[in-house]
Amino acid sequence: MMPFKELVLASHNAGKLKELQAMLGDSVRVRSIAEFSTIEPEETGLSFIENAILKARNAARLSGLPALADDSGLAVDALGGAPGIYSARYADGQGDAANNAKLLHVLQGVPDAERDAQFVCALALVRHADDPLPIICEGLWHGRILHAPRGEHGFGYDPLFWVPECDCSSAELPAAEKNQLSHRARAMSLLKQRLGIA
Ligand SMILES: O=c1nc[nH]c2c1ncn2[C@H]1C[C@H](O)[C@@H](COP(=O)(O)OP(=O)(O)OP(=O)(O)O)O1
Ligand SMILES: [Mg+2]
Repeated sequence: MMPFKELVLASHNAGKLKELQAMLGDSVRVRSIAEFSTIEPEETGLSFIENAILKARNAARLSGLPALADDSGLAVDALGGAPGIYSARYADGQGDAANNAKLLHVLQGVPDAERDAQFVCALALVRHADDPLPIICEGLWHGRILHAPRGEHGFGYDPLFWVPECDCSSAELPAAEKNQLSHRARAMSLLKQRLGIA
């Protein structure tokens, strides 16, 4: 049983929100942080976990509700794990298309065998803004960076992320399939186990 009836999702990313909502199903009533504020907190942490906690605390403070945050990104082996926690800001806040273009540019000439990458997701759940024991769950999804975008689904770096087990990019996967396999799906599955709603 979910330990509470209502929960605020701390994300301002529409793609992420849709996936998180689909994964939570009707286990809990989901509210959006947009109901309470349009100001995004500064992500000052040095890890996905710190940023997830920071976003969850901020949302709990603004809403007075338990809050779930997701901090995620793409870690490319050939780039020493970049863009990592800076994935959303990779092209200085110019958005997904610019981030993808920059990634393709910096990987120009890098052969397939050196284009391994993983999507990383950290979920943080706080029961209230000052919760001394946030629940943290992580998920990874291994893939490879393509040489050109493919597919129309998903968001962010999905068109550049080749998923070997599906033989397609993550933007070519229907939402329901991505939501079974992704870094976010793995983290959410662990969270549900922790909460006893699996
Ligand atoms: O499944 C994914 N498919 C494609 N791209 C993804 C995925 N998951 C994370 N990403 C990319 C998008 C963004 O460039 C960064 C997340 O940055 P991150 O700060 O966690 O989210 P955000 O600023 O978009 O929204 P918010 O902080 O309000 O939740 O990683
Ligand atoms: Mg963010």
